[in-house]
Amino acid sequence: MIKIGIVSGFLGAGKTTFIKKLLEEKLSEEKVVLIENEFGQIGIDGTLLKKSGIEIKELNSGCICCTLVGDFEKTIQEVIEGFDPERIIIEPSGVGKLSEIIRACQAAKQSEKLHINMLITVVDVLKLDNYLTNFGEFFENQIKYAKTILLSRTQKASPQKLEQAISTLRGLNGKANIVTTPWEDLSAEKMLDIAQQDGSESLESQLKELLQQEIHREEGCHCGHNHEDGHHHNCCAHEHHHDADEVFAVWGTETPRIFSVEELQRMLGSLENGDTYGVILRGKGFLQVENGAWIQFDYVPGEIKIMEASPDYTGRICIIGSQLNTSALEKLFLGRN
Ligand SMILES: Nc1nc2c(ncn2[C@@H]2O[C@H](COP(=O)(O)OP(=O)(O)OP(=O)(O)O)[C@@H](O)[C@H]2O)c(=O)[nH]1
Repeated sequence: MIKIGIVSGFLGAGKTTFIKKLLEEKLSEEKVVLIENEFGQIGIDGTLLKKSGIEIKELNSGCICCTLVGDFEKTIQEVIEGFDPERIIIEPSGVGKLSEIIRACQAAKQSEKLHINMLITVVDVLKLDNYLTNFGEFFENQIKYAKTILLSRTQKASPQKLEQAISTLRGLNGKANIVTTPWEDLSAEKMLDIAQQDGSESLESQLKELLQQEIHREEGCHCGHNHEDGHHHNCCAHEHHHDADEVFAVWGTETPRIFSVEELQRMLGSLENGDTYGVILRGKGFLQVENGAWIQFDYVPGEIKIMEASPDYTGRICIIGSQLNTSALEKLFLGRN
């Protein structure tokens, strides 16, 4: 059996950071393949994780739970046939629905060789309420289907905020382990111990348990179908619900432009201005700065990180949000109208 670990979580929650920790501290001894799915067309996370030396399959420019579902199933099959790994780790895009990804794993050929032994959702404790209110359709699904909820940014949260978040999460998922300890205090081994489930169950029976029980609790399901065949969501989710690309958009560019770090700070700082740019949820990229140096940047609302990086083939920027004003973004970063 090949172990499957799905690490989901909303945009910028900390999925890549967590996977890096697992790969660096613990999984380097195993034969692991990572399937990376980014909503943006410019893959950034793959570049960050390539340094770990493991096999990475990138699926970009869409979501493996909706637009790229066929590609995803094919990739799983190729990975099984081509690499015969001990473990596959899947990082869905931040706007993927966890239930749909589980379903797609089952739909892959040779799925009888797979068992999902980790269903993790990384939740940014500071943005939980905001994202549930504004993007609940995607985010709730990730929380409900998780077996382990890994809180990020707990260092920055007050005890009250943390307690409030746990009670909100418990309301949505009564069973999952909720990990509240800051990650730097936990070894990857410990985190795996917490997250890994017994592998004796087949994927099919795992799915039955997960999907069947939850299905009719989800509001808005009036399809009247018998869901015992495990094919509930394809009939209902797309009837009443949205695909990610109906709600979220990406603006991305490749650019040789040389930025100054101060200028970039100012540009990223201005992304909070929703009236001008739309609701910006995530920004990332690699850019050349003065003196031949390169930086990598990470933007999540309220947090800008600019770090030194190694030179790349060209500069890349990726911005994800809702109701994006792409011409304003182009003007901001490239000085064009
Ligand atoms: N302070 C703090 N920062 C964190 C934590 N987790 C993640 N970050 C930062 O949040 C930013 C986004 O982290 P990623 O790991 O790239 O998030 P992701 O979930 O992979 O994001 P997407 O690629 O948008 O899906 C990075 O700058 C991280 O350093 C945390 O627990 N504490």
